[in-house]
Amino acid sequence: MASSLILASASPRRLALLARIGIKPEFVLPADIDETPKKGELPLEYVRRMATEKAEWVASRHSECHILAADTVVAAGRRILPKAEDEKQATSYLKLLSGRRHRVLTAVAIQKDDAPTTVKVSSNIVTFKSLSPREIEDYVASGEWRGKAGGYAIQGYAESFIRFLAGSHSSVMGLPLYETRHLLMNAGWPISASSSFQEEYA
Ligand SMILES: Cc1cn([C@H]2C[C@H](O)[C@@H](COP(=O)(O)OP(=O)(O)OP(=O)(O)O)O2)c(=O)[nH]c1=O
Repeated sequence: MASSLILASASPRRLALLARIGIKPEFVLPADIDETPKKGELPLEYVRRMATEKAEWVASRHSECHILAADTVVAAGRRILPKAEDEKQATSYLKLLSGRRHRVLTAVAIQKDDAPTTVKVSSNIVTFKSLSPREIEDYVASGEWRGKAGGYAIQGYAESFIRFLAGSHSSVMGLPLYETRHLLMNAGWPISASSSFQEEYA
């Protein structure tokens, strides 16, 4: 598997975001790690650790490849909001985020051969409008929150809840393209705008 790129992620969003910059990983191999936060672990420390562990989990099984991994959390103060597991949890996350400012942190990690894993964290500030109970109920019923950190997806209806965003759309969606491009380039992976052009962007 020499000179292959492995995306260590089960997230279809990450694959789609990579395609925007012309990158098609040869393999997609999600890592199977324990994602429980440590007691008192801050959101920033947590995403950094998660992205690193995902990359290293796959790297320990596939040497001689470039491995790319990421992790996204929504942080309400010091509180980490991972993926909502059910409607009740999605509802409580949305109540918490309603009318407030929160952070979305995405860490992206790259591992190559035996070199130390390189990680970059992208931090975004998002402010939601105040959500009425009816808006929350309607959104939860849509199911769009499933599999998304913090119980919402910027790439869907919930973008219309966002009054303010400081950061990058791709980072909130799960893979910061600015940081990812730099990490890949620094690791010697070829990237070019001409290999990414697609009619849909014209
Ligand atoms: C905030 C937000 C998150 N997300 C997604 C990105 C991630 O897929 C997910 C956060 O969970 P992660 O644990 O980062 O990723 P994952 O479990 O989906 O995939 P893997 O661990 O195998 O890489 O939330 C969106 O799609 N849109 C959003 O607006």
